[in-house]
Formats: sequence, structure tokens, C-alpha cells
Amino acid sequence: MRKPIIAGNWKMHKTSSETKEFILELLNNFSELENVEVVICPPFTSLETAANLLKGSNIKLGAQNVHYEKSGAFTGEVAPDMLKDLGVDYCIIGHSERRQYFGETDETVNKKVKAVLEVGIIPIMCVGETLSERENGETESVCKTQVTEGLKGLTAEEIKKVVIAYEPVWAIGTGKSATKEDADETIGYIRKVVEEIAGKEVADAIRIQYGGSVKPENITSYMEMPQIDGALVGGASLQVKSFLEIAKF
Ligand SMILES: O=C[C@H](O)COP(=O)(O)O
Repeated sequence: MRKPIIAGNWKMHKTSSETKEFILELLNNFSELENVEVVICPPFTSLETAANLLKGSNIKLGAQNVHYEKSGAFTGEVAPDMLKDLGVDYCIIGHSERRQYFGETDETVNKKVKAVLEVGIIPIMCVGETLSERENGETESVCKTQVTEGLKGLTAEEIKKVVIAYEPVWAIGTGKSATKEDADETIGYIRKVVEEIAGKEVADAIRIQYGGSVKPENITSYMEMPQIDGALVGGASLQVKSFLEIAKF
């Protein structure tokens, strides 16, 4: 049985003080949810504050990006060990905004996935098609390439640990969410791709989330689908109330 994972990607929102306020409110209202893993992914500048406040709770901490080298002359970058040392459990890798605005490629995604696994951080590897790719009927081929290249060179045991987030780019921050059937079908396809790469046991175990305009109003419909193991939530993760409603789907 795959444990669902609800992760909040705050993107470039909230100062360290705002993070503190959010987490204190979250902890006050958070009754331990046993059947779901809850993760918040604040900006780098808030990770330490978040780590200290979340200590002892079962809410996990995620980063939004990482560099694949261990250290060196990479001004402005953050290494896997630096995240691990702060108590980071997860790291979003290859979000479409990073692919679109910061030159992230399948190759860098692959290097980053390997680099975080090496220090014991679980990657949340994002894949998904753009609107024009969807309109050209390329959803499956785009996802297949991104998944195959992103997981290249990993052992089956390593692949099993990875979380994949299927985020159709046209659904991100637009209010236009994929239908539950479409999301489930593409996630089922991604699972087949994983099976081709690493076998059925891994494909059955790997968690694959949906992301793109997930809200309290639509989370239940996604979570009732057999292939969908959770959500990567952007906008609706910025308020405690809506994030909790989603986590309690
Ligand atoms: O990482 C989260 C996704 O980009 C979804 O963002 P959104 O929920 O604001 O559409």
C-alpha cells in the first residue's frame, strides 16, 4: 500500500518570520494524520526556521531546489549536504518553473536526483507536458522522456524511494486543473514507464503525485483515483486553512 504524500510548494513566498507564523498556526491545528505524509517546502531562507519548529512533529520538510555538486565555486547555489544538515527530508527537483526559467534539463534533473539520494534526501521529481505538447498529442512521449532520463542510472532500490510529481504545465497556477480521469491516466502511464525501467515491484511501490491547481474543493476527487498517490500543491499551500483541508482530504 502506497502512503499518500501531500506536499506544499511555497515557491518564492514567505519570509522567515512569515514561515514561523505559518508553522505555529499549522502545528496548533494539526492533529496527527497517520495515513498521509505531509511535507512543506519553503524557500531556502526559511528552511532553518522551519526545521527548528517542525522538530518532534511528523510534518516533513522539503527544499525546492539543490545543486548536484558536493561543494565548490558555484556562487548562489546550495549543496545536498547543506540541506541534509538542516534536517531536510525531501527536495523538489525539475519543477517546470525551473525547467522554463532557469535552464533545468533532464540531465541536470538526473544529476540532482542522484545527488540528493546519496545524502538520504528523497527527491520529488517533477515531470509534465506544456499546453502545446498536449495539443500535439505528446503528453505521453514527453513524460516518458522526462521520467526515463531523470531516473537514468539509478538502481531499482533507489527508484523506489523517488516521488514523482506529474504536473501538466498548463494546469500550474492557472486554476485549470486536469480532470481526475486525465491525471489518473497519465500517472498510470508514468507507472508503466517506471515498470519498463525498474520492474513491477518498483512501479507498484513508487509514489506519483498530481500537481496543478489542486484546491480543497478538488483534492478528494483526485485522491479517490487508483493511480494518484497525493498532490504537489502550490497556491493553496500558502494558507494554513486550505493546506490543512487538502492534507485531510
Ligand atoms: O508545485 C506546485 C505546482 O506548481 C502547482 O501549483 P498550483 O497549485 O499553484 O497550481
